[in-house]
Amino acid sequence: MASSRRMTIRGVHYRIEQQIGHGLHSLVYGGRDLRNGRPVAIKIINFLHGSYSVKADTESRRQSYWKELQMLLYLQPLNPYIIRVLNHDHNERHGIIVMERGETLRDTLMDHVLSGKPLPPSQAHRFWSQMVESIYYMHSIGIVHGDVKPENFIQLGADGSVLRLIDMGISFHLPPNVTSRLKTAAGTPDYVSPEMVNSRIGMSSRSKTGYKADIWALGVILFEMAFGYRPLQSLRSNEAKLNFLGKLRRDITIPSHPDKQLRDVLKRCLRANPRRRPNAEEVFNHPYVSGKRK
Ligand SMILES: Nc1ncnc2c1ncn2[C@@H]1O[C@H](COP(=O)(O)OP(=O)(O)OP(=O)(O)O)[C@@H](O)[C@H]1O
Repeated sequence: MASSRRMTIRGVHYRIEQQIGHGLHSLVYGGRDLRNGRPVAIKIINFLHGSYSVKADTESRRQSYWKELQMLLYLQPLNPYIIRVLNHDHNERHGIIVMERGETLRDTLMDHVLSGKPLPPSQAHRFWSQMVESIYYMHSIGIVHGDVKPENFIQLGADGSVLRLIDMGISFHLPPNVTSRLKTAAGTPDYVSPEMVNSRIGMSSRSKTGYKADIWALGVILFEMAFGYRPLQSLRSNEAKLNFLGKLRRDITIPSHPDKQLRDVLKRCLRANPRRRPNAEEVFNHPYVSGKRK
């Protein structure tokens, strides 16, 4: 299937440029479609060996590849915010998904978070409205994303203002509680909701609570864009953050902000009690999102 720096997938030739990311069980390369020079991301899931710390057997890696691919293909016509799948293939050793390539929103936010600078309000609004709509689409067909964070949004378009979701939150079979997953994964608990920390069912749960956990994560992202830091950023270790979230009974304080609608939607999304948080439709129809749509 592959020769050095070139790869042919179902008859289409690609040039491989560099590794642009990795997941717990995958490597992602930046490449070009040699027919038209179009930039692509090529995600390769190794069925035989895990490159990273979490152990999963070959069968569960293979199943996860199929689940992810099927979910992506299923969502293509239903949700315009899902990353477009351009090609895919598999053999005994690997599963491959070729997608549109962009920059992760994390890279853009990083500059701001490092210097404690908020994103320009119009940019924050443009990004967040798309995120809300993408999650609204998912929830309205009964799917919880389960891992909403800036790393999972890719910026496309000439000015990077168009967002796509890349990771459907479909994970390998991991230990069944969130704390163990967070200890094994390289991730941060900054976007994890209080109820997920207390839950025995884990972050990939499709249970009712999962919907409101997606809303909490959207709230954390808006907070980060609006203030230039994350709500739990001052707590240094993952353990401290999990501890704080696990004991959270009162709503966290939202700093003052000149945009009243933004502060209001933030307060609602970051309510400690998931039952008091709005659902995706209510967030989509909140004046902060819908007002600027009219
Ligand atoms: N379409 C894309 N364009 C640009 N970068 C991408 C793209 N898809 C993935 N990446 C990069 O590769 C990384 C890993 O991709 P992805 O999250 O899909 O892998 P994963 O194996 O599902 O991860 P996890 O172990 O968190 O479930 C992303 O965080 C991102 O940096």
